[in-house]
Amino acid sequence: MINENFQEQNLFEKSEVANLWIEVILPLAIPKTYTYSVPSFLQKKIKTGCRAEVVFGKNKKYAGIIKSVGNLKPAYETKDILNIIDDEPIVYPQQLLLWKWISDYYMCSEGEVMAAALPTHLKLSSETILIYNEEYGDDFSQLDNEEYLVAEALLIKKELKLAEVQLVTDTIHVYPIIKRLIDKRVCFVWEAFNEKYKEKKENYIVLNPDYDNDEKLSELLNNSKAPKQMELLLSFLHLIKTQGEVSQSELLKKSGASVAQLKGLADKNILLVEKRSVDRLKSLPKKSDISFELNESQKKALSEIDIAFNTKDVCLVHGITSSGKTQLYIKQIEKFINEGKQVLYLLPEITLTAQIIRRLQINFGGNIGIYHSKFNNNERVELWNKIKTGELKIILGARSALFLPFKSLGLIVIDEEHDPSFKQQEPAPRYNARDTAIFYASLFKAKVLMGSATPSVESYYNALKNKYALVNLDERYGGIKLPEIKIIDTRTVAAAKKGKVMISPQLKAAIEEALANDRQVILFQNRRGYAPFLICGTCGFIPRCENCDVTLTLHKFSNKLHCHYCGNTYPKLPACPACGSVNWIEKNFGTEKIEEELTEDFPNNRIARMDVDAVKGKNAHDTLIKLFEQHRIDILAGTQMVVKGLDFEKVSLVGILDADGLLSFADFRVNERAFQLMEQVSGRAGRKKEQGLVLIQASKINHPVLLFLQEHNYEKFYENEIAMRKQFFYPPYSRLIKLTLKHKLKDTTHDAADILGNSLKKYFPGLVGPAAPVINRVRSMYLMEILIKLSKDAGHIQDQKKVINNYINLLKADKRFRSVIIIPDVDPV
Ligand SMILES: Nc1ncnc2c1ncn2[C@@H]1O[C@H](COP(=O)(O)OP(=O)(O)OP(=O)(O)O)[C@@H](O)[C@H]1O
Ligand SMILES: [Zn+2]
Repeated sequence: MINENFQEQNLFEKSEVANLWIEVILPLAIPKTYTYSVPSFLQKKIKTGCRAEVVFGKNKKYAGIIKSVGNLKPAYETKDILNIIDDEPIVYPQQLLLWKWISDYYMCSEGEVMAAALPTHLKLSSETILIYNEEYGDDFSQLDNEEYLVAEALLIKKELKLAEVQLVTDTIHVYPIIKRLIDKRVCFVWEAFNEKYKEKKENYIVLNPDYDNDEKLSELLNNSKAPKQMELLLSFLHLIKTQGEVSQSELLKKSGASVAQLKGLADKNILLVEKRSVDRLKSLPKKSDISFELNESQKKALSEIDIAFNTKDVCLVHGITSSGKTQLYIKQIEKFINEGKQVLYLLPEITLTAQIIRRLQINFGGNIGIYHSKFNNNERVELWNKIKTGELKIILGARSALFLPFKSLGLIVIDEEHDPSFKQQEPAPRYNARDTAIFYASLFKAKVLMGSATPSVESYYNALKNKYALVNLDERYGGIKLPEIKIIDTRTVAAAKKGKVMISPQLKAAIEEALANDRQVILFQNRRGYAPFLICGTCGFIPRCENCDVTLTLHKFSNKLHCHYCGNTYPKLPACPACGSVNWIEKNFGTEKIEEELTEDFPNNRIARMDVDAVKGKNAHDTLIKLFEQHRIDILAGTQMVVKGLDFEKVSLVGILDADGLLSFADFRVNERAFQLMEQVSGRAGRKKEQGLVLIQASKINHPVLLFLQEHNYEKFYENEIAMRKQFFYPPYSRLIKLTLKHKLKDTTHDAADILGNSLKKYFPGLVGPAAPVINRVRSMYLMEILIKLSKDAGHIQDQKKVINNYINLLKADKRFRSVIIIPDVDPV
């Protein structure tokens, strides 16, 4: 410590004489970092990882991150920084290394990574809008003079651009003032994409910590003269144990107690009532309770993981559905926590996984934090800081949680590692959180534990090649057999019924039987809306989007035609605009139509639909899951959303309505995706008590994927798939870089793609394209694609990316192509 300080001192003393320059990352899509000089009065405050206030361009200001500090005078003129915003770095050196790695690997700028990585509150620019926090009130006695001036202006105007704040104070160094005001919660930064900030409060009940031990509790329960209150207390204890948290309304409803009885317990200070914002991080007690036991095969798997971690950094758990992978992760996490390490638990889509959150909260209580794009800014910064100090031990989050400044990361768990939503599509950085996690972990010498019932072909390949350790768990918890899978040949049904089969008689009978046995049913169809397209029965006209090259989907709830690519809606056409006849034929079916037919066929049952249209609100998805869990819904029909890692007790039947649709995508991963989706959704059936049944409706009944599914044979699927990948030189045998070109004019797009394609072909003979993708126009932009397959052992991957970038720059130097958007996507999924 002393030594370090001494060196720092030295550097600064010298720099009083010479000068000091810093390299700054700005949260912009500019290809490089910028160097600024540091005026002497700021030199003592310079630390990498702190934010500096700088002018960029003519007069725009930004808070940039200091990437490095140096004494060498650059050859060009530099501007002075205006100020240093932070006393302590807001990111650690590991973050800066991570940003750099992502920017190199995924061909984007460090600024783009920074923009994705930092919570909005930590990003400031002249364009930033500050919103006054009404909850702060107007007592400004805690503010200094400068803060007061800004706060008062905000109180009056309610919102101000940072550039306007500048006018209020006479100092040019306004960013540090803003930082203090945000820290003091006088204002917050507006985030355009978030719903307007409105805090919803609810009463939550917690046990007074004084009673949080068995002795005290039993003394209380045995000696109380208020039996009704004690009943209520018992209900509470039961709920808190099973759910991890209890709201007042829920407690009263479930216990049947009155408000007065609850008040009685509160007056005696046994239960405490807390007003909590519903969206806030749950303030659960920081207490872990991992009292469950693993069964024999889980124990074996756990010790295999331990052994694997002695020699390997990454371990893949291939465990069939409902084998208890989550329980295994929990035990593994516990070990790392006990060693004082932090753990990151990555999930594909956090909004879809309220169930997992609840399960982990039961075990880890308040030791677990949830990083969620839907939480408001204050909470995200709060969490950011708690991770940075090491106060929070476990973080559960989707891919962006990777950007949190961990202090002592020991383990990253990647649940459902095969899931394509680990890859960010739009905007840059187009990173795959699974692969990035492996790099990030290496910076801490941390371990990575990834698991799936249907591992990605890449990960399984790496495991078989001994790059990762492989641990198998091939038995369902409780010894239940995997569901039986039967294929229903829709061709025979169609011949009898005419038209596309939605719910075949066989499926209908199976649903009836399941319902008669007091069981629940899940139906899966990968299309939302009512009818995916309409066709005029007289002339064949098909309504299409004006901006995109796609057919429009009819939605009943809006009674409109929707484009699923740009979101545009159109009124339903009464007559065909081409021939004038009124003879629309609805082609194919989406979840809305299924729901409608189910309601007709099963009028006495409770039916719900789960797709993005049905679960728009913040908690709608969670509510639906809870209702289904409590068996207040009998049949759940939905899209992919019903697939993701859900654990229900009473589902005995799963129906996959249109396997052909899944098996006919024009993509080399089509079989992998189809197998994963169908095996995963099948896995929701028969998880507790008895074996389940899965019915798959298909016309290509001999498709190999269906045969592998029937045997639940991942290995066979993999062997078949890997042979094809090898033959056609696809990943994992090659590495792909996809270049997408976009422009409003078709000719410009095509010409640009031809020129770029021709020049790249010299370097990359295996190049595919340029070609128009299946959907070749989206949001009024024409699209062309070039696919580059790189050999993995080439070893010069960074050089090859440079070649690609050079040619892109060369093309953009031509005036005609300046406005063509070119998007490199490394390892596209
Ligand atoms: N050791 C255990 N003790 C108690 N319950 C367990 C244990 N192992 C698994 N379970 C229960 O079995 C069910 C299935 O486990 P879990 O959801 O962890 O499986 P999974 O392997 O993650 O499945 P999927 O891949 O389908 O998500 C859960 O309800 C879980 O609580
Ligand atoms: Zn459109």
